[in-house]
Amino acid sequence: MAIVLGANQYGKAEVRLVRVRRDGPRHELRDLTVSVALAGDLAEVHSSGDNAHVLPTDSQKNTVYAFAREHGVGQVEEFGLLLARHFVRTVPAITRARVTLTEHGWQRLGPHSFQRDGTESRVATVTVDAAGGVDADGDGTGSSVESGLTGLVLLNSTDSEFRGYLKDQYTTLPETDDRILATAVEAYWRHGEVEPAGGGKYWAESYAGVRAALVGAFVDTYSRSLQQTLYAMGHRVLVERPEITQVRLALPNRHHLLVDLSPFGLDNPGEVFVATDRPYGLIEGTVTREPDVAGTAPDDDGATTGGIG
Ligand SMILES: O=c1[nH]c(=O)c2[nH]c(=O)[nH]c2[nH]1
Repeated sequence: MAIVLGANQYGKAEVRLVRVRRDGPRHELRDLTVSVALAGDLAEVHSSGDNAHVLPTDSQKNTVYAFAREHGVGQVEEFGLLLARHFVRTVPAITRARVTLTEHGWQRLGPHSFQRDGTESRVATVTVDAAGGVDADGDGTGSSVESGLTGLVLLNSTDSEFRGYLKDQYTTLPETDDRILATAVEAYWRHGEVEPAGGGKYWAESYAGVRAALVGAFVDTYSRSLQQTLYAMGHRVLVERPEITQVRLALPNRHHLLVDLSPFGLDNPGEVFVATDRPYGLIEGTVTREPDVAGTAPDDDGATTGGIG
C-alpha cells in the first residue's frame, strides 16, 4: 500500500501586531493577531526536504509588519485580503493562502491612552478572625477586607521612556526616550474599616474611586520607568481615597518592541510594534501610609513606599 502526503499547509501563526498612527497628538491604536497558512505545491519539502518552494514563515511575519507600515491596517478584512493576495500572487508554488485575523478592542482613555476591552475582573478577599469577633460589630483585630482588580490592561502610546539605567557586560537593551508603556494592572487595597458606614454604597463608591485613581495616574504620568508609574498609581489612590490604608500593585511590563523595517526600505517612526507576551518584566510594590507617630504632624499626604508583600 502506498503511503502519501495528505492535506497540508504551513505559515506563521499568531503574529502580534500593534500599529500606532501618530498623525497628530491624538494617536490611533490597532491591535491584531494575524495567522498565515499557505498551501500548494509543497510535496517536495515533505518528501525530500527540498525547500525551494518554501517561503519561510519568518518572511511571512515580516510581510505582515511591512504591510502594516506601508498600507496601514484598515479593516481586518481588507488587511487579510491584501496579505492573502500577495502570497498567492508572488509565491509561485502557493495556490491558497488563508489569513486569519483577530482584532483586540481598546477603548480610548485620552489622546494617547487606551484600555483593553473585556479583560478586567473585580476581586475581594475577606478575612474574619475569631479573635476579633465574627459579628457585624466585631471588626476589630484579625479581620480585614482587601479589595482589588486584575486584568485591567492599560497602554500609553507615548510619554514613556526608559534610559539612564545601570549597564553591565550583559546589557544590550537600547535606551529609549519614546516607547509604548503597557501593563495588565493587578491591584489590591486595604480599607481602614471592615464595617464602614454606608455598607454596599461604600464598597461600590470606594471601588470606583480607587479604580479611577489608578487609571488617572497611569494616564497622567510621564513615565521614566514602570516603577515610577507604579508608585504614582499607588500614591494617587492614597491621596484621593482617605478610606484606603495601603495599595499593593503588580504590573507586568507588556513589552512592545519596535519592528526594524529598514531591511525592507521602510522607516518605522514609532508606528509598528511586535507585542511580546513572554518573558516580561514584573514590577511589584506596595504603597502605604506611614504609621502616625504621636505628636508629629503627618508629611505632605502620609504616603510612602512600603515593602513588597
Ligand atoms: O520600566 C521599566 N523598568 C525596568 O526595570 C525595565 N527593565 C527593562 O529591561 N525594561 C524596563 N522598563
